[in-house]
Amino acid sequence: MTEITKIPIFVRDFSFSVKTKKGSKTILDHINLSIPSGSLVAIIGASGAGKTTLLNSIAGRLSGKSEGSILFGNEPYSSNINKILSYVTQQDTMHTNLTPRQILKFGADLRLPKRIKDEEKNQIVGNILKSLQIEHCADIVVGSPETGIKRGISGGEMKRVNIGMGLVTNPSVILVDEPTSGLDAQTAYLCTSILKDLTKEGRTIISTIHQPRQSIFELFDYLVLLSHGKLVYFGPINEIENYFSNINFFPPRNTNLADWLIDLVSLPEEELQKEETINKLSKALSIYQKDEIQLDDNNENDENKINEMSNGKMNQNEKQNPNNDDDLDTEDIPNDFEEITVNKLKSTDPIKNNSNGVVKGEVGTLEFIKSLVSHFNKSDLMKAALSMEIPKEKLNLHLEPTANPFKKTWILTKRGFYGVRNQKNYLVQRVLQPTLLACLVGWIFTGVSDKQSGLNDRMGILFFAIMSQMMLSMNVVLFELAKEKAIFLRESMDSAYSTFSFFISKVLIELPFSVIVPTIFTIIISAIAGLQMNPKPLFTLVGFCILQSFAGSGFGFMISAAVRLPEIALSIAPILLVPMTMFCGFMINLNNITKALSWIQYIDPLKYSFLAAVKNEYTGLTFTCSQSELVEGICPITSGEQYLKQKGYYNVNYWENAGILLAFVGICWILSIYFLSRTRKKETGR
Ligand SMILES: Nc1ncnc2c1ncn2[C@@H]1O[C@H](COP(=O)(O)OP(=O)(O)OP(=O)(O)O)[C@@H](O)[C@H]1O
Repeated sequence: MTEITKIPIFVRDFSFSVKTKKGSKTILDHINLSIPSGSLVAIIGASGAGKTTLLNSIAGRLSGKSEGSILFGNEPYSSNINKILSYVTQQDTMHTNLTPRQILKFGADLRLPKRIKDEEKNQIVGNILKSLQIEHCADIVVGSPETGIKRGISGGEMKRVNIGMGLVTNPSVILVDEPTSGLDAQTAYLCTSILKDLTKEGRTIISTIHQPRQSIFELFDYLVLLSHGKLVYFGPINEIENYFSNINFFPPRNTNLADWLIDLVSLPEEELQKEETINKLSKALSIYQKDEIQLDDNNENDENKINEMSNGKMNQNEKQNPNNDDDLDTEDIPNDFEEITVNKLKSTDPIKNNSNGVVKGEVGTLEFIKSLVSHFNKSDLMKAALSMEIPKEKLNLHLEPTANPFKKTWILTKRGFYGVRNQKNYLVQRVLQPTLLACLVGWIFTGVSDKQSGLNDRMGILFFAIMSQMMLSMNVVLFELAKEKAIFLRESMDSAYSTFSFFISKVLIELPFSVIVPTIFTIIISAIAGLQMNPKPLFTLVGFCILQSFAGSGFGFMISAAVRLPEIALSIAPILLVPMTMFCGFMINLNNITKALSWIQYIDPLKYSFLAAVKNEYTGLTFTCSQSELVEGICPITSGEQYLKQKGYYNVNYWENAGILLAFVGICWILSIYFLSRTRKKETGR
């Protein structure tokens, strides 16, 4: 493997905001960090402080308005930087039907340079398993009760597999979101000490962390303390006590430092609402007076203006044209704005606390946080961070090409087959379920009659056979694709493969089932029910059932790719299937459908396979009459052809119908790729 490129990270005056319904919300506010290579950095803060947003900003995973810069060495984020950077998500998104070794090996196959031989990849995977201390469970299927696979490894082991997935490319920078969440203290310590070990070779690791124990906290080299998107502290862990005691904040003895810090900089909900009100008022004031009024100025005029405005004394012109600021909705300003704001305007007198006047305001107020931030900005620690020199020379990233798209498609397909192979019950379920269904239905129709009374029964069996193929394949892919979308998006973040490779692999994994299941089903149902068993009609029917199975899976892929949530896909698909059954020619004769709706039959895939199956079955059959079925001594229908003509289905062309079905499948595939690419772009920007 190539050597680790040592990459320091510089965040300079970085702010990030998003548009909300009520205007713009600043999530990160002028953040400055200088992180030396080879260090382990903790980002802490209360919930909503902006930890994940900061991590995502460094990872280049945000879409919103940002200012300032984030540099890796002297380079901004780029697709090349993305290749030496690894992001370990909080959710353990992985193939739960694979073993940890298989997960890491396929990850290596997809991401490592193509020149690296299989043997070396196995060695790399072995080393990762060893360093993460999960060798003992390397060959046990991960499992997940939600998907019906028995849980094979523990939550802590799963977390380490998740970290391992980020290590296969030997990244120089690792960003980890909450590596210890949901773990017991010992496992959390183990995971963090593994991260610490990884920095020893020069990797830069930044991790958000939630309520770390003191022993875990001490493993970190640097701390980033955020409050409400603002930087309250950035510096070495061992400088924290010194810094805070210099401003008269002394952590109690034997206290958990991280908890103490978070408590110190937490803001109650009312304070946040107060800031929101002040922001709204600030906008309102800017309507009233073109020159922006500084809220922090203790200005009597401002106060009068606020009072005037609250009393509705806006001049007419301003009333007519209140939208100088697009985002402002004056109705949003609560009635008590006056009180809050006037108090704010008056509050320039620092409310002293135990900080001997260095830090203003009472703990738990915005003023206090702002004062802490402003104090930190003037501190020696910040000066030291800002004076850290940004290297002049370009990074030497050792980038090499990975496998080509065809190879990646094959790797993904192989990964899918390994997953199927690991799930014995899945295989049984996919083959056994349709087999039993075919036996049951065949049994109901046993020995279908060639009398007049049996004329329609064959139609019923054929409708059921075709419909089952559509349903069975559609339901499976709806569930499978929905399940795998999260993994697809995670791997898209790393640009591990293209959407096309991913989709084609899904089609290839489904291919054997789309052939084997309809074949077994059709042969069983034909044999038991007594449909034509000569090779030509039998295999023509099998052929159309296979095509219908492809149409069902194509349709399922398309729906699943188009909607965001699996639950929606699973509920939409059956609803769309109902009209398909109505327009296929079984429930109502196609010639009798009302004109306004008649066009639907032309886009209904069920129609093409059903009509072809009907023509195939009835052609060459002879029908007889029982005594009671004779009409004036004549048997009305004596041949299948006669029946087909009576129904208007005699002129069906097999090749034409097969061609239309294939076109339907092709359109579904193209739309699926389009929808997946759109989701990928939207969710990952890649
Ligand atoms: N795209 C967005 N649109 C609107 N608000 C957002 C967006 N992303 C983040 N936020 C808000 O920004 C704030 C910071 O979010 P972030 O997820 O970074 O917090 P956090 O510190 O990681 O919180 P937690 O510990 O709860 O995960 C939150 O109030 C969140 O609601």
